[in-house]
Amino acid sequence: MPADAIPPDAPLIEFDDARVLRDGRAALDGVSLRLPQGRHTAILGPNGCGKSTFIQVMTRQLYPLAHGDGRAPVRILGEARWDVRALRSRLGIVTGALHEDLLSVPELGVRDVVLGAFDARLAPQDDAVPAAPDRHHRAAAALDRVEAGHLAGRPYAALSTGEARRVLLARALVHAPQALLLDEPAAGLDVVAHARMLRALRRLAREGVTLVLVTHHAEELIPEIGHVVLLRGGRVVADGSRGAVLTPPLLARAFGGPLRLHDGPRPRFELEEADTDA
Ligand SMILES: Nc1ncnc2c1ncn2[C@@H]1O[C@H](COP(=O)(O)OP(=O)(O)OP(=O)(O)O)[C@@H](O)[C@H]1O
Repeated sequence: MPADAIPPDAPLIEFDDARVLRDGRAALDGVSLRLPQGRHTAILGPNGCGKSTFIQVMTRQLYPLAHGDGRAPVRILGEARWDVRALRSRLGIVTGALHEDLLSVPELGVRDVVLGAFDARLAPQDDAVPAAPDRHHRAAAALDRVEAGHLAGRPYAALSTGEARRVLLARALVHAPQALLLDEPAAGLDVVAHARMLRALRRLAREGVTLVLVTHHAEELIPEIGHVVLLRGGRVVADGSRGAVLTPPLLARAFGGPLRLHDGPRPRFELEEADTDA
């Protein structure tokens, strides 16, 4: 679908009683939510709550069960049916699974990782046909935007975790997508790379790229995220403003333990002492 055909008020993501089975068990179980364009949201919950399943539904790797009455269980930017390529140019995706897929392509260079996004492939489709100069300019600009321009000539597999994560972000941005879908974007990064990634996300959020961040890490709840959906066991526990959702009772329901969020510039969870080994 061309960008100008998407109504500006179409919700970015709509789940209507969506149920997704994995090995016969519900990984998402009657999820209804509506995330508008322009609102930065975190989908937060403990291990196994369905966060990765949510992402895989968004990237069309998993499909929800159809409703008997024909209504769509999932709509993205107002549309129930998407060509995967067209969808990938509207949503920038940063996931560990994509990183693993890129590592599986031998000798893949950073520039090609970014250029591959234009064909919705891991690398540009045909080595014999050089990418259009415009694509090279856009790839270079996307790398610069995340402080990764100097990495363009390196093999992707030789990058540090922090460098590779920034390259993934550049790949996600190269299409000027409506939104970024990020799965634990700062997980596994050292203290400097972690701070740099969060800084990049804050900047992008302020520049108007809608962020949908799937995580269980409190630090990733950057101040620009004003809306939180809490998941547990494939169900929505709470869906509302940051202040209304990140309360000890709702966090306890989602995470199954006495948890408190110390919110602020560097949010962190604290588990009440009775539940720690200390
Ligand atoms: N490949 C799979 N095959 C079968 N069941 C799966 C598979 N992947 C996940 N599940 C199940 O689906 C449910 C949701 O898992 P999912 O990976 O979406 O959760 P998550 O919130 O992303 O967890 P984590 O934080 O540990 O990554 C869990 O019960 C999990 O055991």
